[in-house]
Amino acid sequence: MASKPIKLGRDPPSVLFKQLVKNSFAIIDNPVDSTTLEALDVLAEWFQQPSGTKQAAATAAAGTAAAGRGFFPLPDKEVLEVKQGWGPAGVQQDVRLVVREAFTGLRKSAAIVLQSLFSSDADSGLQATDQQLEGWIGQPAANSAGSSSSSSSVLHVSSYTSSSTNAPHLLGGTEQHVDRGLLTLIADTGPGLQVLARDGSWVPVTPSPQQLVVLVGHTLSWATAGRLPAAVHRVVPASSSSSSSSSSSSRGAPRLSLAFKLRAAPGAEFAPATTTGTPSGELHSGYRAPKRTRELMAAFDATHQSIHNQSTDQQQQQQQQQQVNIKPSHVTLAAATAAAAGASPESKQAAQAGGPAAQPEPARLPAAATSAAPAAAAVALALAVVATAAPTALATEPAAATAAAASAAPGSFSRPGPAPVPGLLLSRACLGCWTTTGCLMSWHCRWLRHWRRWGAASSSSRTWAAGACQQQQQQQEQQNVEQLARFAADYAQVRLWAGRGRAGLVQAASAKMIRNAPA
Ligand SMILES: O=C(O)CCC(=O)C(=O)O
Ligand SMILES: [Fe+2]
Repeated sequence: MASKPIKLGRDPPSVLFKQLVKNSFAIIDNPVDSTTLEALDVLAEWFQQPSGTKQAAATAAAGTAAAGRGFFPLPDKEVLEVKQGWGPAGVQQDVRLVVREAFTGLRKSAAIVLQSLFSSDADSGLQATDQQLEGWIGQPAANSAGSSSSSSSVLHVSSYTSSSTNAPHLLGGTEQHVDRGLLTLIADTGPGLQVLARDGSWVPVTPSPQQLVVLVGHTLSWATAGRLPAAVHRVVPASSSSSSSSSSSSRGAPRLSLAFKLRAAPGAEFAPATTTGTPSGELHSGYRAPKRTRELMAAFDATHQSIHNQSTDQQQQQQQQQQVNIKPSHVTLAAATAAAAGASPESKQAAQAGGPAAQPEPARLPAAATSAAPAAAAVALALAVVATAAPTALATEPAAATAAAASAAPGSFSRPGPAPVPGLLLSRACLGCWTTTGCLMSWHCRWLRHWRRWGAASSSSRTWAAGACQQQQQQQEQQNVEQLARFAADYAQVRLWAGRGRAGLVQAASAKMIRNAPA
C-alpha cells in the first residue's frame, strides 16, 4: 500500500479519520503490544492438524451454551471462532492462552481506534463520549454474558485452503462483503486481502507483521451517517509461488488471518444525528431515527448475505448446503463469465463488484456510484458475458455461443440470498427495507413509508417489508440475468457473422428471415 502506516499515539487522530473516509480502510501500527504475532505462529501450527481433529477439539460439546460452535470447515477456508472467554478443553492450553491474549490485545486496539475517531483531535466532527462508546462496545466481563450490554465482539481465525479451481479468486477465498460490526482489525501471514476502492478497483492490502488493517464495518458507517464508508473487501489467495510470508512458521503454508470484529452490544443505540452533530432533518431519511443494534442487524441481514457475517447457526446451515453444491454457488454470473473469459481486470472488477454501487451505505455514495454505476456496471456485465460467449462462438458454430451463454444462465448458478447483479437495479437506498444495492421500491416498502408517516411502522412491519421486498428483488434480478444472457447470446452471434464479412451478414439476415417467415 502506498500510504504509510499510521502510528496512533504519534500521528494525530485526524490522519486516521481522513484515511478511513477516503479509503474505508487504513493500516496502523499495532497500538497494543499484544501477542498477535505469537498467536499467528501458534495457530499456523494448530491448523496443520487434520480437519476432523480440529473440529473435535474446538467445537463446543452439545448441551453447552456454545454447542456446535468454534470451528467451521468451509469450502474455501477453515474458520476458528473465538469469543470472550473462549477455551475449549480439546485445544492445548498454550494455544488457548495465546489466543485469549491476542483476543484481549486486539480488543484493546480496536477500542483505541474507535476512541481516536471520536476524539476532538480527530477533526472528524464526530461526537460520542467515552461512556457512550463503552455502551456501544459492551462489557467484556464474563459475568455480563448474554445480557444486552454484553460484548458481541468475535475473533475469526481463517486458514485459506488452496483451491484447484480455475477461478481461485472467486472460489478459493472470501467473497466480497462488508463486515457487520463497528470495525474489524486484521493481522495476517500473507497477501490476499483486497478492499474495493471508490473507482471500482480492488486495492491489495498487505500489512506487515507489526501492523493491523482497520476496516470500517456497517454499524460504524451507519452510526456516522455514512461519513465513514463501510469497507467492501474480499480475500484473493495468492498462488503459492507468490505468497510471501510475514511469519516464519507459515512459510509455504496457507494464508492465515486474525480478524477481530468489534461488534456493537445487542442493546446499544445509535443516533447518527447525535453522533455526527447534524440536525436530524439534514440527514438522509434512512439515518433519521435512532436504531438499536438488533434493528440495525436485522436490516443488515435482510440485505447482506455472506458467510462471514452470519450468526453461527446460519453458518452451519449454509455449510451443509455448500457441501452439496459447492462450486458455482458462490459465483455471480458476471464474475464467472469474466473469470472464464479472462476478461480485462477492470471489467472483471466492475462486473463482480458493480463498482461502488455495491457499497451498502445509503447516503454519501461515492459520485461514481450515484451517477455512473447503473449504466457502467450493466455495460461491464454485458461485456463480461459477451467476452465469454464470443471467443467460443468464433471458434465454433453459432449454436455454441448460445450454449456458452446459456451455460452461464441462472439455472447453472445459484447463490444464497440476493444475486448480486448490481447496477441493473436502482442504486438508491430504500426507506422501508433498507436495501441499498437497489430497492425497487416495491409496494411493500411504499406501504411502509405510509405507515411511517402515520407513525404506525413497527420493527416487525419493517422486517416483514424487508423480507417481501427482498423476494421481489430476487425475482427482478433473476429476470435481469436472463435478459442479459439472451443479449449476450445474440451479440455473440452477430459478432460471429460479422467476422465472416458481408457474406456472414447476408447469411444472418436470411437466416433471420427464414426463422421469421410464416410457416
Ligand atoms: O482473512 C481476512 O483477511 C479477512 C477475513 C474477513 O473478511 C472476515 O472474516 O470477515
Ligand atoms: Fe470481512
